[in-house]
Amino acid sequence: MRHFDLIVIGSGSGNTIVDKSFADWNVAIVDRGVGSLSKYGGTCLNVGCIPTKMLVYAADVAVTPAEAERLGVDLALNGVDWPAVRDRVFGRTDPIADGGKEYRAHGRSNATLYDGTGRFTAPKVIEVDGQDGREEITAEQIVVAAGSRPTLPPVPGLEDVPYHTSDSVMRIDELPRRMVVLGTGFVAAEMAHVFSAFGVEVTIVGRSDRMLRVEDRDVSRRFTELAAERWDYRPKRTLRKVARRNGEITLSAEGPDGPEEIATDLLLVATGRRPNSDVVSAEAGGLATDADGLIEVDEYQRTSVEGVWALGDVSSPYQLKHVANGDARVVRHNLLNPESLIKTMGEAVPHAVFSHPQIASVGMTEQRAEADGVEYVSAVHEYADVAYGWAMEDTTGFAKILAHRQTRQILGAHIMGPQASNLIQPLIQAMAVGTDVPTMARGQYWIHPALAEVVENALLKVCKD
Ligand SMILES: Cc1cc2nc3c(=O)[nH]c(=O)nc-3n(C[C@H](O)[C@H](O)[C@H](O)COP(=O)(O)OP(=O)(O)OC[C@H]3O[C@@H](n4cnc5c(N)ncnc54)[C@H](O)[C@@H]3O)c2cc1C
Ligand SMILES: NC(=O)c1ccc[n+]([C@@H]2O[C@H](COP(=O)([O-])OP(=O)(O)OC[C@H]3O[C@@H](n4cnc5c(N)ncnc54)[C@H](O)[C@@H]3O)[C@@H](O)[C@H]2O)c1
Repeated sequence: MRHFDLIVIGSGSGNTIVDKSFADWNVAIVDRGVGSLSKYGGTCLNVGCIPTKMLVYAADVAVTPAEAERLGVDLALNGVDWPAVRDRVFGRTDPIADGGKEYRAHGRSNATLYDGTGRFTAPKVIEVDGQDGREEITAEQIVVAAGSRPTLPPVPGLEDVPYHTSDSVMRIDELPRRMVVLGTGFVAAEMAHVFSAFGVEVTIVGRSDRMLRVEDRDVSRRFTELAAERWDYRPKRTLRKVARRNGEITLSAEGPDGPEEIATDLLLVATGRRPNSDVVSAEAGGLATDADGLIEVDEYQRTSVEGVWALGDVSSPYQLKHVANGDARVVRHNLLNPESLIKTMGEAVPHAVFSHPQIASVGMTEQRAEADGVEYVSAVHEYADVAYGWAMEDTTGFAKILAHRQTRQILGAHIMGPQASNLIQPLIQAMAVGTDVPTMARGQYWIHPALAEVVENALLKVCKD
């Protein structure tokens, strides 16, 4: 049995750990790849953040002509060359994935690459099932960075139709005429924007009464209203059956008005992701997992087995790349500095949904503050009420800020509208370093008439409340 100083399972954020600092370590990286082409480098690069955002940017451009009319500018969308759009994206990411794999396999990396699936057979023993057969390996230190995968709802017939998930939909050969998106979360909101902007008729089938339920309720409500204007949005549906008939996919659902059938050309299942703790047989490795299948870790990213660490989607409830990268920085430091361990960063974990409009959020939602009995004040300022919002003729965007009633520390911020993912960053910083609302609002100049004035004005309202 080959013995290593360090084994890393997973080439997403796990891959970033092994750099020159480990030059005198004997390292193994085990990875089975992601997506329909089993690419190296993990979800974000191949089937997640990067390809989706490259498509979203093209989609934002494609909807510009329709939105320019309100500015008195006459533009026309003459068409979308899907193969060109798709190939721009993967022409950028595939070489990075392939180059990363080549470097680990044959380059001057100090690591041995195992191309296959790794599973614990006992604590700190891993069996790799690869193209060259099976091999057991062990190590002093093991990092489980195995990520997550799309889940499928238990709907009769689903396995028998050619459905897509985010793992496959971005590489389709041609755009369908119609698409059903099952689910109303992050993937649904982003993909519905992308494909409808490119001319696909999008129907969204959701089981709850609103889209993006995890967001602050004002954001979720307004986004849902806009979704209903733009897409065939069908909330409160229970999916009973899926079948393939005459070259179409038919969904049988139960809704507020009774049973209905929805025919489509492409079905995108976007109903969440589950951690790959089962794929690595975490239990056989003695690793404690929670009810959602997340590998349990402490604030130093240590699992229940000494010398085994976990990071990213396999152990984090956030399922976000900046969180996986943050965890990886902690694990990397702690492997190299066992005498001075550092902790994972705390509470203010932000996210953005790159739909149309964009959404960005950090900290507490209003419904969470109420449920927790927190004494808070909140204020909303509309894009339409700042000068740059007039310039854009924006009528739907807003910034909402929650602060503690006594201390005026920021508890949460929620922005919906153009550039939301950038506008929120100073609020994330304020929360991280503890700047209170009056200091943030009046302790600096705000560039006039930038869009950031929407944040300034929301802060000023919180000061007055
Ligand atoms: C469509 C989509 C869009 C997203 N957009 C964003 C975004 O805009 N911003 C954001 O912050 N996050 C986004 N995310 C989430 C983000 O991609 C993930 O949180 C992040 O990539 C997780 O990184 P990771 O290192 O934990 O896992 P991964 O990157 O998934 O890496 C895990 C690796 O381990 C491998 N593996 C798993 N099990 C085994 C095994 N047993 N043996 C060997 N190898 C194994 C996998 O094949 C994979 O290569 C998006 C996700 C999706 C699906
Ligand atoms: N911009 C980003 O940061 C970004 C973008 C995409 C994905 N992601 C990450 O990937 C994760 C997965 O995204 P997602 O949209 O698949 O999950 P999600 O958790 O955001 O949404 C899942 C949706 O599926 C629905 N659902 C779940 N089970 C169902 C069932 N049995 N029948 C019908 N509907 C069901 C839920 O009600 C919800 O609407 C996200 O949680 C997020 O962390 C992040």
